[in-house]
Amino acid sequence: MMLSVTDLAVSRGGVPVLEGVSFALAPGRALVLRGPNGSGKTTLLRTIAGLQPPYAGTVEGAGERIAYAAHSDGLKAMLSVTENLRFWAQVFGTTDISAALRDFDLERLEDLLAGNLSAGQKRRLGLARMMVTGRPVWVLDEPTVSLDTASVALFAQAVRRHLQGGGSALMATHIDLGIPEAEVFDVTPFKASPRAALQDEAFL
Ligand SMILES: Nc1ncnc2c1ncn2[C@@H]1O[C@H](COP(=O)(O)OP(=O)(O)OP(=O)(O)O)[C@@H](O)[C@H]1O
Repeated sequence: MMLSVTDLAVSRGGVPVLEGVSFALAPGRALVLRGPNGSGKTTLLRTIAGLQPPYAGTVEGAGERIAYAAHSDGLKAMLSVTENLRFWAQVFGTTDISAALRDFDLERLEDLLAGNLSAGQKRRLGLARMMVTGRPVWVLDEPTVSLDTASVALFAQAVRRHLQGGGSALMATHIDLGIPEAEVFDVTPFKASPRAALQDEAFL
């Protein structure tokens, strides 16, 4: 199993947001998180990516195997497209950025400063970084924000190639990505009950 989440509870500001979440992600599989605004998808992804501790339960197989892309693109504005990707390749100990440039249609933009890219182009560059990490588990929060239809299709293709290569992907998104092999996980039934929070407070 690539990633396995067992009876996980996640919190924001010490308050549980979701509880009792369990799922497993096998190599070659994708899981799409669904749920209304504020339901806790981002909190769940951040916890799985190790950016915050679980409130309860366990996450196995994550850590160094995860490449995480958050809402913000986190690009270096004063570096070019190529320099941004090279920088990330260096951080993750890889070298090849050509596939990432090609698959996200960034070749024409290679020498532009990241700060001068349009919102959708920045997003493509942010997602292209996933490819240069060489990491098997992609965790993506709203990956398609700012992307036009053609770019969503490029992204979906890149994810499918990643799956075909034995990788896996966990994504929160409100739109249909056009990835037929993706399974859907609705977080709505796992909303933490307010009572659980009150009970826990008695032990603080
Ligand atoms: N300090 C806090 N205390 C309690 N609740 C908080 C605190 N900070 C944030 N929250 C709540 O935690 C919930 C989880 O938010 P999260 O960003 O994980 O949702 P989401 O499903 O990703 O939403 P969206 O679809 O809008 O991106 C929200 O309802 C938010 O209002």
